[in-house]
Amino acid sequence: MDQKSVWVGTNWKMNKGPGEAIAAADALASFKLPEGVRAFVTPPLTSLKDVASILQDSPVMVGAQTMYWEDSGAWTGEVSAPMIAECGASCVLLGHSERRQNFGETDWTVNRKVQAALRHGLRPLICIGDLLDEYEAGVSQETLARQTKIALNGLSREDLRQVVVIYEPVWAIGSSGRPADPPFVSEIHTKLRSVVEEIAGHDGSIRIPLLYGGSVSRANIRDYVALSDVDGVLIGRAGWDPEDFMSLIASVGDLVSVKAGA
Ligand SMILES: O=C(CO)[C@H](O)COP(=O)(O)O
Repeated sequence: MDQKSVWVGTNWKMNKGPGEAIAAADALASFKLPEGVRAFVTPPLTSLKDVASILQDSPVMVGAQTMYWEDSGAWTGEVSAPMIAECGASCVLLGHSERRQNFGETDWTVNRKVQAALRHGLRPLICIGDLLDEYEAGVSQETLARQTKIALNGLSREDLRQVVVIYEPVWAIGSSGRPADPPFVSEIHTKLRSVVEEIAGHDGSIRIPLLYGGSVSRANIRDYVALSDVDGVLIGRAGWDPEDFMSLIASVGDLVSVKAGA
Protein backbone atom coordinates (compact mmCIF):
# COMPACT_ATOMS: atom_id res chain seq x y z
CA MET A 1 0.00 0.00 0.00
CA ASP A 2 1.48 3.39 -0.96
CA GLN A 3 1.81 5.72 2.04
CA LYS A 4 -0.16 8.98 1.92
CA SER A 5 2.05 12.08 1.84
CA VAL A 6 1.39 15.76 1.26
CA TRP A 7 3.35 17.08 -1.71
CA VAL A 8 4.33 20.74 -1.95
CA GLY A 9 6.38 21.96 -4.90
CA THR A 10 7.37 25.24 -6.39
CA ASN A 11 8.14 25.87 -10.03
CA TRP A 12 10.47 28.81 -10.48
CA LYS A 13 9.62 28.99 -14.21
CA MET A 14 11.96 31.40 -16.13
CA ASN A 15 12.99 33.24 -12.98
CA LYS A 16 16.24 33.36 -11.00
CA GLY A 17 19.59 33.38 -12.76
CA PRO A 18 22.27 31.10 -11.31
CA GLY A 19 23.26 33.53 -8.54
CA GLU A 20 19.74 33.98 -7.24
CA ALA A 21 18.94 30.28 -7.66
CA ILE A 22 22.01 29.26 -5.64
CA ALA A 23 21.08 31.71 -2.88
CA ALA A 24 17.53 30.32 -2.79
CA ALA A 25 18.82 26.74 -2.67
CA ASP A 26 21.18 27.66 0.18
CA ALA A 27 18.19 29.01 2.08
CA LEU A 28 16.22 25.78 1.49
CA ALA A 29 19.11 23.46 2.36
CA SER A 30 18.70 23.59 6.13
CA PHE A 31 14.91 23.39 6.07
CA LYS A 32 13.43 20.55 8.18
CA LEU A 33 10.40 19.23 6.37
CA PRO A 34 7.41 18.32 8.52
CA GLU A 35 7.02 14.54 8.65
CA GLY A 36 5.00 13.21 5.74
CA VAL A 37 5.59 16.24 3.51
CA ARG A 38 7.38 15.71 0.21
CA ALA A 39 8.75 18.95 -1.24
CA PHE A 40 10.25 19.72 -4.62
CA VAL A 41 11.60 22.67 -6.53
CA THR A 42 12.08 23.06 -10.28
CA PRO A 43 14.79 25.64 -11.08
CA PRO A 44 15.71 26.79 -14.57
CA LEU A 45 18.18 24.49 -16.36
CA THR A 46 20.98 27.02 -15.96
CA SER A 47 21.07 26.28 -12.24
CA LEU A 48 19.73 22.72 -12.09
CA LYS A 49 23.12 21.16 -11.34
CA ASP A 50 24.04 23.73 -8.68
CA VAL A 51 20.66 23.57 -6.96
CA ALA A 52 20.68 19.75 -7.03
CA SER A 53 24.16 19.71 -5.55
CA ILE A 54 23.24 22.13 -2.75
CA LEU A 55 20.09 20.13 -1.94
CA GLN A 56 21.59 16.66 -2.33
CA ASP A 57 21.48 15.91 1.40
CA SER A 58 18.18 17.70 1.90
CA PRO A 59 14.77 16.05 1.58
CA VAL A 60 13.75 18.73 -0.93
CA MET A 61 13.71 17.07 -4.36
CA VAL A 62 15.01 18.92 -7.39
CA GLY A 63 13.52 18.64 -10.86
CA ALA A 64 13.75 20.13 -14.32
CA GLN A 65 10.87 22.07 -15.89
CA THR A 66 10.86 20.12 -19.16
CA MET A 67 13.03 17.80 -21.30
CA TYR A 68 13.10 16.08 -24.69
CA TRP A 69 12.31 12.39 -25.19
CA GLU A 70 15.42 11.38 -27.19
CA ASP A 71 18.56 10.61 -25.20
CA SER A 72 20.94 12.54 -27.48
CA GLY A 73 21.34 13.75 -31.06
CA ALA A 74 20.70 16.69 -33.34
CA TRP A 75 18.02 18.45 -31.28
CA THR A 76 19.48 21.92 -30.89
CA GLY A 77 18.45 23.63 -27.71
CA GLU A 78 16.93 20.58 -26.07
CA VAL A 79 18.13 18.57 -23.07
CA SER A 80 17.50 14.90 -22.43
CA ALA A 81 16.49 12.78 -19.46
CA PRO A 82 20.01 11.33 -18.96
CA MET A 83 21.45 14.86 -18.96
CA ILE A 84 18.95 15.98 -16.34
CA ALA A 85 19.61 12.88 -14.24
CA GLU A 86 23.37 13.49 -14.49
CA CYS A 87 22.79 17.01 -13.10
CA GLY A 88 21.37 15.36 -9.97
CA ALA A 89 17.66 15.94 -10.59
CA SER A 90 15.25 13.26 -9.42
CA CYS A 91 12.09 14.49 -11.13
CA VAL A 92 10.88 16.53 -14.09
CA LEU A 93 7.77 18.59 -14.80
CA LEU A 94 6.16 17.46 -18.04
CA GLY A 95 3.26 18.94 -20.01
CA HIS A 96 3.02 22.21 -18.09
CA SER A 97 0.31 24.30 -19.79
CA GLU A 98 2.91 26.97 -20.60
CA ARG A 99 4.76 24.28 -22.59
CA ARG A 100 1.57 22.98 -24.20
CA GLN A 101 0.35 26.47 -25.16
CA ASN A 102 3.60 28.17 -26.18
CA PHE A 103 5.88 25.36 -27.30
CA GLY A 104 3.55 22.99 -29.13
CA GLU A 105 3.53 20.10 -26.64
CA THR A 106 0.70 17.65 -27.25
CA ASP A 107 -0.80 14.84 -25.19
CA TRP A 108 1.28 12.36 -27.20
CA THR A 109 4.59 14.21 -26.92
CA VAL A 110 3.97 14.41 -23.19
CA ASN A 111 3.54 10.62 -23.19
CA ARG A 112 6.87 10.14 -25.00
CA LYS A 113 8.55 12.39 -22.44
CA VAL A 114 6.95 10.53 -19.53
CA GLN A 115 8.31 7.24 -20.89
CA ALA A 116 11.77 8.72 -21.45
CA ALA A 117 11.88 10.18 -17.93
CA LEU A 118 10.95 6.81 -16.42
CA ARG A 119 13.60 5.00 -18.49
CA HIS A 120 16.20 7.20 -16.82
CA GLY A 121 14.90 7.01 -13.27
CA LEU A 122 13.29 10.45 -13.18
CA ARG A 123 9.90 10.87 -11.53
CA PRO A 124 7.50 12.50 -14.02
CA LEU A 125 5.43 15.32 -12.55
CA ILE A 126 2.73 15.43 -15.21
CA CYS A 127 0.72 18.63 -15.58
CA ILE A 128 -2.76 18.56 -17.04
CA GLY A 129 -5.18 21.46 -17.37
CA ASP A 130 -8.39 22.73 -18.94
CA LEU A 131 -8.63 25.96 -20.94
CA LEU A 132 -11.08 28.68 -19.92
CA ASP A 133 -13.42 27.93 -22.84
CA GLU A 134 -13.42 24.22 -21.92
CA TYR A 135 -14.21 25.11 -18.31
CA GLU A 136 -17.02 27.43 -19.42
CA ALA A 137 -18.43 24.78 -21.76
CA GLY A 138 -18.44 22.26 -18.90
CA VAL A 139 -16.02 19.83 -20.57
CA SER A 140 -13.08 20.18 -18.15
CA GLN A 141 -13.44 16.59 -16.99
CA GLU A 142 -13.31 15.17 -20.52
CA THR A 143 -10.17 17.17 -21.34
CA LEU A 144 -8.45 16.12 -18.12
CA ALA A 145 -9.37 12.45 -18.53
CA ARG A 146 -7.98 12.47 -22.08
CA GLN A 147 -4.74 14.22 -21.08
CA THR A 148 -4.26 11.83 -18.16
CA LYS A 149 -5.01 8.63 -20.07
CA ILE A 150 -2.65 9.58 -22.91
CA ALA A 151 0.14 10.71 -20.56
CA LEU A 152 -0.04 7.35 -18.73
CA ASN A 153 -0.53 5.22 -21.85
CA GLY A 154 1.71 2.14 -21.98
CA LEU A 155 3.14 2.53 -18.45
CA SER A 156 3.84 -0.57 -16.35
CA ARG A 157 2.64 -0.89 -12.76
CA GLU A 158 6.16 -0.08 -11.55
CA ASP A 159 6.15 3.05 -13.73
CA LEU A 160 2.77 4.11 -12.36
CA ARG A 161 4.19 4.05 -8.84
CA GLN A 162 6.58 6.85 -9.85
CA VAL A 163 4.23 9.33 -11.48
CA VAL A 164 2.56 12.39 -9.99
CA VAL A 165 -0.35 14.12 -11.76
CA ILE A 166 -0.89 17.84 -11.25
CA TYR A 167 -4.18 19.51 -12.15
CA GLU A 168 -3.52 23.12 -13.11
CA PRO A 169 -6.53 24.87 -14.66
CA VAL A 170 -5.04 27.16 -17.32
CA TRP A 171 -7.49 29.87 -16.25
CA ALA A 172 -6.17 29.75 -12.69
CA ILE A 173 -2.47 30.23 -13.47
CA GLY A 174 -0.49 33.44 -13.12
CA SER A 175 -1.30 37.01 -12.20
CA SER A 176 -4.28 37.12 -14.57
CA GLY A 177 -5.66 33.81 -13.31
CA ARG A 178 -8.17 33.25 -10.54
CA PRO A 179 -7.77 30.38 -8.09
CA ALA A 180 -10.21 27.54 -8.69
CA ASP A 181 -12.91 27.16 -6.05
CA PRO A 182 -12.03 24.32 -3.65
CA PRO A 183 -15.41 22.54 -4.18
CA PHE A 184 -14.74 22.53 -7.94
CA VAL A 185 -11.21 21.19 -7.37
CA SER A 186 -12.66 18.53 -5.09
CA GLU A 187 -15.14 17.43 -7.75
CA ILE A 188 -12.45 17.35 -10.45
CA HIS A 189 -9.98 15.43 -8.28
CA THR A 190 -12.57 12.85 -7.26
CA LYS A 191 -13.23 12.19 -10.93
CA LEU A 192 -9.51 12.19 -11.68
CA ARG A 193 -9.04 9.64 -8.89
CA SER A 194 -11.40 7.29 -10.74
CA VAL A 195 -9.52 7.88 -13.99
CA VAL A 196 -6.15 6.97 -12.45
CA GLU A 197 -7.66 4.04 -10.55
CA GLU A 198 -9.09 2.69 -13.79
CA ILE A 199 -5.49 2.59 -15.00
CA ALA A 200 -3.60 1.64 -11.82
CA GLY A 201 -6.27 -0.52 -10.17
CA HIS A 202 -8.83 0.05 -7.45
CA ASP A 203 -7.12 -1.97 -4.70
CA GLY A 204 -5.15 1.01 -3.36
CA SER A 205 -1.78 -0.70 -3.88
CA ILE A 206 -0.79 2.17 -6.19
CA ARG A 207 -1.94 5.63 -5.16
CA ILE A 208 -0.97 8.16 -7.81
CA PRO A 209 -0.54 11.54 -6.06
CA LEU A 210 -2.93 14.16 -7.48
CA LEU A 211 -1.79 17.75 -6.89
CA TYR A 212 -3.54 21.06 -7.55
CA GLY A 213 -1.79 24.17 -8.93
CA GLY A 214 -2.91 27.63 -10.02
CA SER A 215 -2.74 30.79 -7.87
CA VAL A 216 -2.03 28.79 -4.71
CA SER A 217 -1.26 31.23 -1.88
CA ARG A 218 -1.16 31.55 1.88
CA ALA A 219 -4.86 32.44 1.74
CA ASN A 220 -5.98 29.19 0.10
CA ILE A 221 -3.30 26.50 0.46
CA ARG A 222 -4.98 24.80 3.43
CA ASP A 223 -8.35 24.75 1.67
CA TYR A 224 -6.82 22.75 -1.20
CA VAL A 225 -4.59 20.45 0.82
CA ALA A 226 -7.47 19.55 3.16
CA LEU A 227 -9.50 18.08 0.26
CA SER A 228 -9.52 14.30 0.41
CA ASP A 229 -8.50 13.64 -3.19
CA VAL A 230 -5.87 16.40 -3.24
CA ASP A 231 -2.43 15.10 -2.25
CA GLY A 232 -0.66 18.44 -2.37
CA VAL A 233 -0.04 21.57 -4.37
CA LEU A 234 2.29 23.07 -6.96
CA ILE A 235 2.97 26.72 -6.14
CA GLY A 236 4.20 29.38 -8.54
CA ARG A 237 4.55 33.03 -7.57
CA ALA A 238 3.75 32.54 -3.90
CA GLY A 239 6.62 30.06 -3.49
CA TRP A 240 9.45 31.74 -5.37
CA ASP A 241 10.83 33.36 -2.23
CA PRO A 242 12.40 30.45 -0.28
CA GLU A 243 11.23 31.84 3.07
CA ASP A 244 7.66 32.01 1.75
CA PHE A 245 7.96 28.49 0.33
CA MET A 246 9.14 27.10 3.68
CA SER A 247 6.43 28.96 5.52
CA LEU A 248 3.75 27.63 3.13
CA ILE A 249 5.03 24.09 3.70
CA ALA A 250 5.00 24.58 7.46
CA SER A 251 1.44 25.90 7.25
CA VAL A 252 0.13 22.53 6.01
CA GLY A 253 2.34 20.25 8.12
CA ASP A 254 -0.49 19.43 10.52
CA LEU A 255 -2.75 18.31 7.66
CA VAL A 256 -0.51 15.28 6.98
CA SER A 257 -1.82 13.33 9.96
CA VAL A 258 -5.40 14.49 9.36
CA LYS A 259 -5.21 13.18 5.80
CA ALA A 260 -3.39 9.97 6.75
CA GLY A 261 -6.25 9.16 9.11
CA ALA A 262 -8.89 9.98 6.50
O1 LIG B 1 3.59 25.96 -12.35
C1 LIG B 1 2.81 26.50 -11.61
C2 LIG B 1 3.04 26.49 -10.17
O2 LIG B 1 4.37 26.45 -9.92
C3 LIG B 1 1.60 27.11 -12.07
O3 LIG B 1 1.75 27.51 -13.37
C4 LIG B 1 0.91 28.07 -11.16
O4 LIG B 1 1.56 29.31 -11.04
P1 LIG B 1 0.96 30.41 -10.06
O5 LIG B 1 -0.40 30.76 -10.55
O6 LIG B 1 1.92 31.55 -10.12
O7 LIG B 1 0.89 29.79 -8.68
